[in-house]
Amino acid sequence: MKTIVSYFRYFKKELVFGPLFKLAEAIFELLVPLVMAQIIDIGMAQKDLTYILQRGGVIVIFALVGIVCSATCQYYAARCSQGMGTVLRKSVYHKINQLSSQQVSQFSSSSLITRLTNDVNQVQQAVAMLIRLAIRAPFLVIGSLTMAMMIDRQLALVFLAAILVIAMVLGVLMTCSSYFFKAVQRQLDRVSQISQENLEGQRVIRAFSRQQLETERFDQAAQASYKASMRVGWISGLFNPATQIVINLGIVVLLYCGSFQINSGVLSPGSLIALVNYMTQMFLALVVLANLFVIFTKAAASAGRIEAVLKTEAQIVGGTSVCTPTEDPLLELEEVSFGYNEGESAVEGISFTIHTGQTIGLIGGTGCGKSTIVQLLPRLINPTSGIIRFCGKPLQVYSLADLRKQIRIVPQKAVLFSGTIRENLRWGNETAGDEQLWQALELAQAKTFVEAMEQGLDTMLVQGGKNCSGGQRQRLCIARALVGHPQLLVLDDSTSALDYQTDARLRSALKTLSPAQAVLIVSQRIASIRHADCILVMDQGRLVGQGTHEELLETCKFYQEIVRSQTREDQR
Ligand SMILES: Nc1ncnc2c1ncn2[C@@H]1O[C@H](COP(=O)(O)OP(=O)(O)OP(=O)(O)O)[C@@H](O)[C@H]1O
Repeated sequence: MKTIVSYFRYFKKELVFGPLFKLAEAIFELLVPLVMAQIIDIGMAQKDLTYILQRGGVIVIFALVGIVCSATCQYYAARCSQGMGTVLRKSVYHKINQLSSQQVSQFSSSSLITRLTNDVNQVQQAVAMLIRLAIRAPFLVIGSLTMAMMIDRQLALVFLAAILVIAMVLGVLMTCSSYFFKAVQRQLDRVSQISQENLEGQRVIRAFSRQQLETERFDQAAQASYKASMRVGWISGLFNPATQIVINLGIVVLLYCGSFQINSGVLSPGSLIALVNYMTQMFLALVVLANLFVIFTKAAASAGRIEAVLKTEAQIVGGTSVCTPTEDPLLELEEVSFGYNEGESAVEGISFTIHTGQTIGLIGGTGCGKSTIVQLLPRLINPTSGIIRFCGKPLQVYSLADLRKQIRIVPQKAVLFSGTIRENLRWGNETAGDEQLWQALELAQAKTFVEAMEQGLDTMLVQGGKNCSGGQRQRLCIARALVGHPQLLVLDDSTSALDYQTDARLRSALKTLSPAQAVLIVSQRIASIRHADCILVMDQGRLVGQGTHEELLETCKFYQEIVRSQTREDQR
């Protein structure tokens, strides 16, 4: 909770003035029964209409001042809770963006969405309640008890007994419900995970006619979430009737004992009515307090989940240097290994060098570690051992932004964002003019189809660029990477949806890049990499061959096998 509580420092004014105004309102509320007792005992007993009207006027003034105080408190509560929600959301979002893909997978993206939305909302609601009621409710309970003691000490014992019994009931219910609140949040994560999978995989679900099964899967998760919420609801719901029974019993005892006091002349009828009023006020305050406990228990569970994200140390932290061209090789990998899970390695002992002006091919069977190597280059993940140098220096010395600007990867899955084509392309370089964008599109073999679009660069892409074909999306992604003129362009199987001719034209276009640049083409197709200056061959996480196409045909059995299998396929 420490981290979240520290965010209160931004809202000191709201946290002081909000409760103060609510306290003022509560003080006026506590004074009303006293004035009522005076109206009964003096005004009505002496049939003094002027006195009754005067005291009535005082009650109206108390009410008006109370309304103003309450509205002011509401204003501060809204400012603080909404502000807190915004600051928390920003911080969590910022932190998520610093986490490595491995850390994001550990939380799961659906759980992170629930933490950003539902969990922050719970905390936000608790903050509003903290300002509005957390001081007012206990104050009213203590105030009612004090006022009752001032009127009649013996009868005040009934108040004390009611408070003790209610506190015990509250303690038991709170202990039970805090466990179940955590279960509710976990079930919510599951529901959002299934929803996310369903929305992203709509086409696949339809193609495999799994709508019915997926609906059932969702229903099961929703049902589990419903049951968990109901369990919590039952426990929380028990509190109000339990409090009501205790308080009503208290009022009965109060009236019973009070009647003896009135008969013996120790207590006036007005004072007994004031005591009943205080008992009712205390009851309402206790109900509020109980609801507050429910809200705070929920919020504590949510706050814990938010803190878990905020406290996660980013695995990948950049340096401060910028990449400047040197005489050294552009990229050097020395005995690099990486494992997603402890004790396992996805790639092992990888060493190779890329010089400026070169086109390097990387080929290997599925799951052999190609994409892992690609992710290591712009530091989306860190090697478990070995060293990677860019322009002669270890990657760690460079600022992440600059490193990723100089090593642009085009991932396997073509990801575009809602917005115009121009906006998407400018991710590569925010200041790029239209001329630069068209040049990049031309190189990426995307110029013709963008020109054919009625709006050209202003064409709107929907979420994920789903209004373009797979091949068009891939070419737009390549153009986006080219816009910033990176020193190293990495295409991770990102031409798989292109036909052979377009793929060939793209490769020839990439040969025209500046001699200060280099290209790493990762592919499963021999045709895509056979003309590269050097081809790296991978098998089961290891580099098993390195050389030109002709050299590898002579020296690398695994490469020969790939060539043979693809030639057979082409002939079929
Ligand atoms: N996020 C991950 N968590 C755990 N293991 C992973 C993860 N990503 C990949 N792996 C494992 O690491 C190994 C290498 O995967 P990688 O994606 O690098 O292979 P690849 O050669 O790019 O495969 P493909 O050509 O099929 O894309 C595989 O055994 C894979 O199961």
